[in-house]
Amino acid sequence: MLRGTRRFYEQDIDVKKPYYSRDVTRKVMYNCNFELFSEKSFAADWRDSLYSAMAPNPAKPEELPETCREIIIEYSNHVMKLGYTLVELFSKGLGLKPNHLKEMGCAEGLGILCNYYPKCPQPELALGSSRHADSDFFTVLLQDDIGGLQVLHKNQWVDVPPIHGALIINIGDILQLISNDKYKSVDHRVLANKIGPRISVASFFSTGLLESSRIYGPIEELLSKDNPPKYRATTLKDFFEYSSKKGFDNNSNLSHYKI
Ligand SMILES: O=C(O)CCC(=O)C(=O)O
Ligand SMILES: [Fe+2]
Repeated sequence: MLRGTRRFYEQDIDVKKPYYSRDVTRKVMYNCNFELFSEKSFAADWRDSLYSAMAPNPAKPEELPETCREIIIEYSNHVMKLGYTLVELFSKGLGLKPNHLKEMGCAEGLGILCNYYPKCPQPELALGSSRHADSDFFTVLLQDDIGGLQVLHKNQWVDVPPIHGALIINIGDILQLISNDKYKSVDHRVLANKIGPRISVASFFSTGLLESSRIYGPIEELLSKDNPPKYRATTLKDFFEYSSKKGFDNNSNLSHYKI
């Protein structure tokens, strides 16, 4: 998958051009700095991204770039299976029946973002990815061996060193919202680096901008007099639109939904 991503980016600009777009309703979209024109983003990020919608309404195979078409389809099939296992574990962790989150549709939507961070001549002046939490239920992240990913833990940035063959699971804002803060989304960022390119593949579990009548609020079974709902309910589309419009500004998107 990492090699497939690299193959895509290292093609001639003319081959990549047809995929270049800032229209977030497209199923396949290649761009750099997708958050650059958001309301509150501070600065451009030192990365390019290729997004592919893979579930529940996947991009047609012929819509995916030829250089990584097969591997994106194969990889996303594996990640979907892993997603179902993870939502079972997340359900159990909340003391709910194992298929609770699956029935809520938490593993129904999948978008794959292939990131390419070119080497940066002055890494002290830039970030690969600005600080953010993901606007989904959870993210399965694959990184190469360059490093640079950090998570915010007790107000300190902590390196997440690459481990060959390992996947990183990040809790996203929506899982925090429905679990009423039992699970916490993690703020993370990626440092720019003099060496590179660095490649990562983030698999986001969410239906994103798709129209859906499903509304997500804190799960009733978790609430009590001592644990009242902390957030108002929302659709995934509304949450995603709000977070995309706001951009990466160091503030949590969840505060907008706080009761
Ligand atoms: O490149 C990474 O390791 C992280 C990417 C990321 O956080 C994202 O795409 O949301
Ligand atoms: Fe992220």
